Amino acid sequence: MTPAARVAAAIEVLDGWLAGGAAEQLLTSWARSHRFAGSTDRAAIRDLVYDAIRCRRSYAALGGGESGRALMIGAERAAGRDPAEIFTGEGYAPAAFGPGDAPPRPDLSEEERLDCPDWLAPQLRASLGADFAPVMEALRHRAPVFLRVNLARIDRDEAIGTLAQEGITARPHPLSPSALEVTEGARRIQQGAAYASGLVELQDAASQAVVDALAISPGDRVLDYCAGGGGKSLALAAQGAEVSAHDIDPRRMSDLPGRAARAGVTVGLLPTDRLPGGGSFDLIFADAPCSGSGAWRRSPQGKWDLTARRLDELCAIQAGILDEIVRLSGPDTRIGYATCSVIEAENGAQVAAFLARHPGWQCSLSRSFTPRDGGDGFFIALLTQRHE
Ligand SMILES: C[S@@+](CC[C@H](N)C(=O)[O-])C[C@H]1O[C@@H](n2cnc3c(N)ncnc32)[C@H](O)[C@@H]1O
Repeated sequence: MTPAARVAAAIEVLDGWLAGGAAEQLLTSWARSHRFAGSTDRAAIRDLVYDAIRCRRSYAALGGGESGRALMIGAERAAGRDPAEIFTGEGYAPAAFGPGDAPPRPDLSEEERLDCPDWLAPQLRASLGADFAPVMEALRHRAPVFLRVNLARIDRDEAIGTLAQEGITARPHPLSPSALEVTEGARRIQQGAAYASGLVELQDAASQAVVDALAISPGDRVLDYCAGGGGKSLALAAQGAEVSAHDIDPRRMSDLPGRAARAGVTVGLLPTDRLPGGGSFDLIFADAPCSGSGAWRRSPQGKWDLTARRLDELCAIQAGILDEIVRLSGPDTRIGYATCSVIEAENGAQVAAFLARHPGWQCSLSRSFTPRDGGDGFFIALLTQRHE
């Protein structure tokens, strides 16, 4: 496919997305109905679509509206190109650029330039301070691909060598001793032997750093209270923890036994009605549901779906989870609270409110990561009990 034909395909998918469709499903059905498109074309169209979702606001402002066509005109202008070069109407290119298309608009607001929703900008500015613009800028771009080396099975240098034999180039990342950043061959990972045999897992580097911050000692009994797909359960188990995974929606954990078997670790699944109280755990970890604002590079739809009301709901859910966990704690249980958010209301403010409700507890560590550190935005706090 020509670059212009790929843009035409992206316009079609984006129109479906703007009409309320899910980007992933739209890309799959586009590929099914255009069998001539090879894997390189499909990957290129996918990149165009996801770039436009991440940069929806700036592209719409530059392209003059909220349609697939306007977004892709905006994308061309954002890249410093004249849209008339792609919008020619020749062959499979989009219809020729003409008077119906908006002229360039140079006067974008900072929020438009940074693809930041207006309603959230004051909170993000207050949360990020001087990092507001660089973090929002980082969230407009594709995330790097990171792997977690399964240190229970292989060391990091050996893993780099094994991946190299599969045509995958990776280098250590400073956020975690288990983290590798993939610099070439990322699309080969899931077909490769190192991944299939559980020597490496796909996991963001800051997500790995969050697990490191929990300072696991081998044999620690850990309840991963919001286990979801189990990315952090697996990382905890690889560090020698005895992990029990729980989620309010157990279907989310359905792949976890298979992933654990592949990694050569054991993770028990614990349904809500069998959660034991009375100090059965050394650590209860809550990777709480959140706005996902730290991961908007990977899941850009979340940036446009979030509303003030949903953020309030999420904060209430987070507080409720922390209170549920206290009830399951014994006198020596530690609590780990994490979000993949950069919004203070979900992070430091949530911890401060918890400490006000539970004066017997103290915060012994808290760390915030932003995409400026390389990985996704994350927050982690360790809560321990006062023993006076
Ligand atoms: C951020 S995701 C977890 C991601 C996961 N830890 C990982 O690393 O792959 C949050 C999870 O919390 C679960 N959840 C939401 N409310 C909950 C509650 N009240 N109790 C337990 N889990 C809850 C959701 O179903 C979701 O799977």
